Amino acid sequence: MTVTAVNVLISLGVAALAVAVWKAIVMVIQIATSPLRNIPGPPNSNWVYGNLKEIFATENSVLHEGWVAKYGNTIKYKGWLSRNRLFTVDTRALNYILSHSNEYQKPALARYNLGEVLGEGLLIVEGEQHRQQRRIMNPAFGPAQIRELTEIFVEKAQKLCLFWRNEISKSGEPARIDVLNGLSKMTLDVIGLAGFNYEFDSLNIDGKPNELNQAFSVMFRSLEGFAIVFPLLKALIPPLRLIPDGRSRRIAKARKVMRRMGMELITKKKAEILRAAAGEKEKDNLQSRDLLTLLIKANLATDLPESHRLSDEDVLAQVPTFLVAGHETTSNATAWCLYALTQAPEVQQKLREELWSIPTENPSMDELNELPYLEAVVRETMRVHAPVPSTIRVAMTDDVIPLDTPFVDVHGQVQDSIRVKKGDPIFIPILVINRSKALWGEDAFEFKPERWESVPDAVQHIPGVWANQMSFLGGPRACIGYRFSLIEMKALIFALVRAFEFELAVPPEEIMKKSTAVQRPLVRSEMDKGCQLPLLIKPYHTV
Ligand code: HEM
Repeated sequence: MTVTAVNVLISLGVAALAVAVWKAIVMVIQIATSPLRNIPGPPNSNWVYGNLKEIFATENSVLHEGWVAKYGNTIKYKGWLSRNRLFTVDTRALNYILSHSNEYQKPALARYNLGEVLGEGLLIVEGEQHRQQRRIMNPAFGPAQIRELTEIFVEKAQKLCLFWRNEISKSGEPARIDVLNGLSKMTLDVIGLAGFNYEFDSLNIDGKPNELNQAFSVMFRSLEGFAIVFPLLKALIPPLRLIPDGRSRRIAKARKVMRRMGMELITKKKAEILRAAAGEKEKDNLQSRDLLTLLIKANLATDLPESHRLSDEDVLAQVPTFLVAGHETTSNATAWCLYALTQAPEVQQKLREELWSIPTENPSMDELNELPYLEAVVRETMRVHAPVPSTIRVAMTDDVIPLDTPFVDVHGQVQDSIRVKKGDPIFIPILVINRSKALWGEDAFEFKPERWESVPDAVQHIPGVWANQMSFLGGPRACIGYRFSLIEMKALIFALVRAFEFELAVPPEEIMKKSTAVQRPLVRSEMDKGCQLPLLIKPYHTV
């Protein structure tokens, strides 16, 4: 090693140490002075992990629900390095936090981790950059655009039916099939085509994974590996980011492939759009309907002020953003729907009868939306099995959060609002609110599509962009893709429940939920196989 390299390493080490000491001091001051310390909550379990280890070990937010029962609606618990975290189920407070998205942003740590993989896409940018991106992207996700994409959803749902029929023909009926695998392939194919007119073709029975598919697999896996110590240290202590490790090398390689192909797509689309604008007629095929084309078109609009335009870099960052945000969320949601239907055979049959009541295999968006029981089943699945069970925010300034229900602090004083200090983390309890007995009634934990015939008044106060629930969140950072995913799910359930009968292939107590960012199914006695949902599937024969 040369003297220069040694010097560089020493400087890096000193810088890293200085940042680590500085961060530690800031954190100790934060813990000692944050008003959150006066809020009641469970005892700390571990100095390093706080209460996080027990949270990760619990399914379905049961631990959080127990805390609410014991300590009340507004509590604090401990996060990394025993830092206080606010947790409230007060709907007025949650509404306030979500609607003040500038004052309550995503934590820098989560943004760094996601940003390393995705670039500056809509999921991670904040402030003016977010408003600018969202303004350009909103129209591409509107009802009229989703109507156009329904054909892709239906076609790919039918392809999944073929894929499973092929497996049944090989192993006999009923066949044991991991439905998560096929659903994940289907939603990847859909987001490829509907997102940017790219054919992953992962549902092709003989197909090999293509180059972009492989690059994305690396990216998805690296997002899951966040708990590994060195990447975590790198996220916390910026000078360490200069030291490459296996994960960052893999990500850099995958990003290179994605960048090259993404830029090719963008350049091609820009040229198509400009040619069309110059009067050369483009064929009206699916190419012009995908989200990326719509986004580029909106971005090239002549009446758009220059300051509102996105750079090519920003447009490029939306490609992996759509994939990460829209692929596994929808496939897991649909897997949980099939699981719920296996546990309620009468609901499965009633749904199947409704789906067979319309005389077409290729329903339009409006036809799908006109099926009331399908709507109720989708709502109930999203409520009970919210694929994203929680998220997190950080207070960007000192603030006072209004409350519906006052709480009693650790000094016995009644408080009718929550004081927070800049830097305080806040847990956003999506699943806890979706399953709250106080809001939904005593049967809140049960899967009952019929409840949607008349919901309690209390749920009107839940701050959600859709169906009185928080599954797609609410406020300016609510999921931009919720209409997309709901019609995709409906198209899937329509095709699958008409074509097959589903039963769980293992006893129900074997199925557990693994919660990383997305809640996925696992089989307790087959953890080595990773996430899966094995169902027994046989073709449904109409009489
Ligand atoms: C069942 C399926 C889905 C669920 C449960 C879901 C849920 C969510 C949630 C909870 C958020 C907020 C995350 C946070 O701020 O912490 C979000 C944001 C987002 N979702 Fe979805 N999503 C789904 C499908 C989709 C699809 C299909 C797309 C795109 C095609 C998509 C694109 C996005 C984007 C871009 C954001 C960031 C929005 C912003 O910050 O302005 N999602 N989603």
